[in-house]
Amino acid sequence: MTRPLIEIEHAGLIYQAESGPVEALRDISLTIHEGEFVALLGPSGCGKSTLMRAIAGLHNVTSGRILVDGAPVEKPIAKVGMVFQAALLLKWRTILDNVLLPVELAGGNPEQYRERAMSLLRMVGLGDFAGKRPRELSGGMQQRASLCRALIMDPPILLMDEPFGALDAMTRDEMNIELLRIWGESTAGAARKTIVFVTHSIPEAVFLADRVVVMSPRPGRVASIRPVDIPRPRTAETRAHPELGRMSFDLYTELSGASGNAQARSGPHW
Ligand SMILES: Nc1ncnc2c1ncn2[C@@H]1O[C@H](COP(=O)(O)OP(=O)(O)OP(=O)(O)O)[C@@H](O)[C@H]1O
Repeated sequence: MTRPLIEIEHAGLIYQAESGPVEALRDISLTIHEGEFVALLGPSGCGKSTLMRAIAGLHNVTSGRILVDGAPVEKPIAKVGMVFQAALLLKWRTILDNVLLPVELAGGNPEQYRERAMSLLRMVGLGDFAGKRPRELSGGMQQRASLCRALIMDPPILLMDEPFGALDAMTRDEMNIELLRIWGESTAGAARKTIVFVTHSIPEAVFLADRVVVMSPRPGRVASIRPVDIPRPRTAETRAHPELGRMSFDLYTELSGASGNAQARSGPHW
């Protein structure tokens, strides 16, 4: 096993909302190793996004602590790239300039990253779209561009919060395979990226991850951690792997039990 990269130790987080305190996370302990792909599953509102933001340093935990690469997270850290459900591209900028935005925000020189941005865009099949505006791209293409934007500074950690939730099923399946390919390719020369991936789709979690972490309803705690015993590389054929169905069913049973409602529409689904 490689070294621990993200260490969450008894982390709790209470928001101070106008209506009073909201306990979002309670006593979360989880160690994520370098190069690992971890999926977070849990009912709506259980604190998945909160945990991601806490890892990134966008919110401070109110008890316990989170370490990234051995250092306590106390403010936004540069080691992460984030991808959200909405691509959040700036509509007045070209795709290339959107991908280069993090360089500008970090005070770097975009010119020095132009070649890297182009090669990332080519890697996700958008080489010919660098000069287009976001509105000229489909939802899946925009999400690919936002992935390039997250990768531009070559962060060792990718935090992905329901990144493919808004896409149609076929595009989403393609993006899963694309993501695994990019993750696999990031091994070349450097350590493989560490990915934390929030999803509401149980099969997507199982298809992608080395381990699936199930969170309980709010306040979010770790309910279970399940290693995924499906060989890599995972491809379109993996969707027919019996372990994918078996494990998805087990997780569905666990999650529908936890939410107390097998038909809960807001929770994880097939
Ligand atoms: N800034 C905030 N102030 C107060 N409460 C908040 C804030 N952000 C989130 N919450 C509350 O914290 C809880 C966890 O929210 P969070 O968005 O982390 O859940 P989630 O598991 O990501 O949900 P979903 O799956 O629906 O996206 C929810 O009850 C939410 O209402």
